[in-house]
Amino acid sequence: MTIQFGLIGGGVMGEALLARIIAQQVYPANAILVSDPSAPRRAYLTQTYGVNVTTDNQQVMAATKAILLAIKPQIFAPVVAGLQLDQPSETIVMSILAGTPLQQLETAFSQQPVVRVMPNTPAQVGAGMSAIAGGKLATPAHLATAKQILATVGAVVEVPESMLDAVTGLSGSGPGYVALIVEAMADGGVAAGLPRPIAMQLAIQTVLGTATLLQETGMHPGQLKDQVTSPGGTTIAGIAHLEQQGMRSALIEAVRTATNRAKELGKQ
Ligand SMILES: NC(=O)C1=CN([C@@H]2O[C@H](COP(=O)(O)OP(=O)(O)OC[C@H]3O[C@@H](n4cnc5c(N)ncnc54)[C@H](OP(=O)(O)O)[C@@H]3O)[C@@H](O)[C@H]2O)C=CC1
Ligand SMILES: O=C(O)[C@@H]1CCC=N1
Repeated sequence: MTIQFGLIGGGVMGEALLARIIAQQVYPANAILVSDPSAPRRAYLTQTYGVNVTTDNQQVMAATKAILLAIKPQIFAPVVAGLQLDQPSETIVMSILAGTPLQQLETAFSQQPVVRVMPNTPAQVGAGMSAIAGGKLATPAHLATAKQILATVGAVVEVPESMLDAVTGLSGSGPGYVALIVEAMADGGVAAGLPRPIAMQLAIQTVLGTATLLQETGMHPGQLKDQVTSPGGTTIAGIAHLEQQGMRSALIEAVRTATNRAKELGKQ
């Protein structure tokens, strides 16, 4: 069968997209070619999803609809060297590399429409958040195809490319921050005497429920906080401690620092 969709780098994020593209029948498994240097990884991907596998990135460039670049940004230059097509092609190149700017992508894939994307790990369960920015050759139709692919793993928003490093610092890296918060809240529960499994269930469901409440009602987080804080009660005592410890500014600086790191990665 003709290869329609190609994946270069079958790691965590590549697999997340692959799994849902197949499950949602955007492209059939036998029309997908994945390239990865690891033999066990290739065996796992082909056995789990029924996709074609290779070690040759050049083969993936023959895909007719879209190619997803999902390698680490640190190896961008050596991996894309030699992948340039010698004539114009309508096959979209979607890159999820943190920091790597459209300008570098468009130099490497000058014959093709390029879309820079920043997804996040909840993509694995279809609850991801992706932001996209199209390059010079990306038409509204190309962007629509990219959105259709990314919609399989969650919500999609289009932004100017200048915002993508900040997106990386916020929603790209954000699952790491939230995981840390969940783990620390569960640790607090254990410190206060709860069994670990119950503490973990409470922490996860509290984060999930709070996010769902904010999303479904459109309520401002400050209003939700006010609803929870009874005068002289427990929540304001906890919040006073968080404020004293600088949790708010720690999170603000985490997003800023991660954004700056994305910019550094793009300069390599
Ligand atoms: N993880 C995340 O939360 C997010 C990651 N990203 C971006 O996604 C990209 C991938 O990240 P992630 O999936 O976490 O990383 P992984 O390391 O899990 O995946 C990268 C994959 O690429 C493979 N690879 C290495 N060299 C080559 C090569 N020459 N040709 C083809 N494949 C190769 C790796 O194999 P091997 O391991 O054997 O080297 C690995 O399987 C990064 O650019 C990152 O910035 C974006 C948003 C979120
Ligand atoms: O940590 C990283 O560099 C990648 C990009 C966003 C999330 N993970």
